[in-house]
Amino acid sequence: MKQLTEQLAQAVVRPRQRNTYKGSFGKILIVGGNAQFGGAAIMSASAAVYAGAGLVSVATDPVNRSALHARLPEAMILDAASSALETAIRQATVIVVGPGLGTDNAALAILKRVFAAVEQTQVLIIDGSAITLVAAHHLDYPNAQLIWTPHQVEWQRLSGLALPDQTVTASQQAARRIPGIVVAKSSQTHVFVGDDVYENMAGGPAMATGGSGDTLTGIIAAFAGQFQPLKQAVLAAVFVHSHVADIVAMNSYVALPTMVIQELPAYLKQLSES
Ligand SMILES: NC(=O)C1=CN([C@@H]2O[C@H](COP(=O)(O)OP(=O)(O)OC[C@H]3O[C@@H](n4cnc5c(N)ncnc54)[C@H](O)[C@@H]3O)[C@@H](O)[C@H]2O)[C@@H](O)CC1
Ligand SMILES: Nc1ncnc2c1ncn2[C@@H]1O[C@H](COP(=O)(O)OP(=O)(O)O)[C@@H](O)[C@H]1O
Ligand SMILES: [Mg+2]
Repeated sequence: MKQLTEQLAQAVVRPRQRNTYKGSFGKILIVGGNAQFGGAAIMSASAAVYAGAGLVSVATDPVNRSALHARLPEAMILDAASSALETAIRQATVIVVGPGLGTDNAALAILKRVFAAVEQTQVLIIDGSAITLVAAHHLDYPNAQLIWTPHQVEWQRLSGLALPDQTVTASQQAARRIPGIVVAKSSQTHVFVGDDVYENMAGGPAMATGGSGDTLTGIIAAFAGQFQPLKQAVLAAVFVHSHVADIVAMNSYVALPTMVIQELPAYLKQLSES
């Protein structure tokens, strides 16, 4: 088993080239945020913007429009239930589906449309409600560059492994049956990628607050849009998320997602120049 380290993240997050523009750093689409969980989509989108994504759009329930624009004017918005969803998917390089999506029939319909429209070359991060829906409805895995970000209960639903049975060996075997990269989140997150297992020692209980995982999806999306290869981008994102939370936690009892997001640009600057 390998460890996620700051050196690994340093090798990924490099200074920006001069001859670039917003299209050079990824077009991210976040699909999530129903009427109840709009905050999840806003945190995911905010994390993507603050982690350097070139362009970020959010396909969500229109009830979230004012809140999203007020919190994050950098992001664009569309109605996830409208036909604009397919157009936005076509234009994206990286798609996140699931944060705050919910698990009702409307959410299932949106998820199926995402799975039908996504293309093999695109990166698709499947999180939260989307993982629960895939497991509950036995959906076929879409043909794309997949990244799964289950917490332990979502991993139980997806892998069939009860929490006490989620040993590294058992989870690795289960992850082998699922295409793509599996980020199995917990107080000690493991990333399963091919035959390799990476352990994340960064992070701590200050992160145990709603929205921490939503924030991770945005950082992974931003890194996938900016850095290659995909595997290194995901590993660096997982480390950076937890390490920035550790920095916040030095002076704060809780590492609120919005605090972690706020700290991202300064830490990435430091990382890129070290
Ligand atoms: N502000 C917001 O809008 C937020 C929206 N959220 C969204 O809410 C939806 C449901 O998310 P939930 O995570 O509640 O999922 P679930 O509805 O799958 O709930 C998981 C349940 O398992 C329990 N549990 C036990 N051990 C756990 C562990 N190790 N890790 C996580 N849960 C554990 C939790 O307390 C919870 O009751 C997702 O779409 C998510 O993105 C959450 O991220 C919270 C914040
Ligand atoms: N005690 C802890 N130690 C380290 N990391 C934690 C701890 N509790 C939560 N986390 C991290 O916080 C995130 C929680 O994700 P998740 O449960 O999906 O949150 P949400 O859905 O509310 O956004 C994961 O990245 C997890 O590793
Ligand atoms: Mg979550």
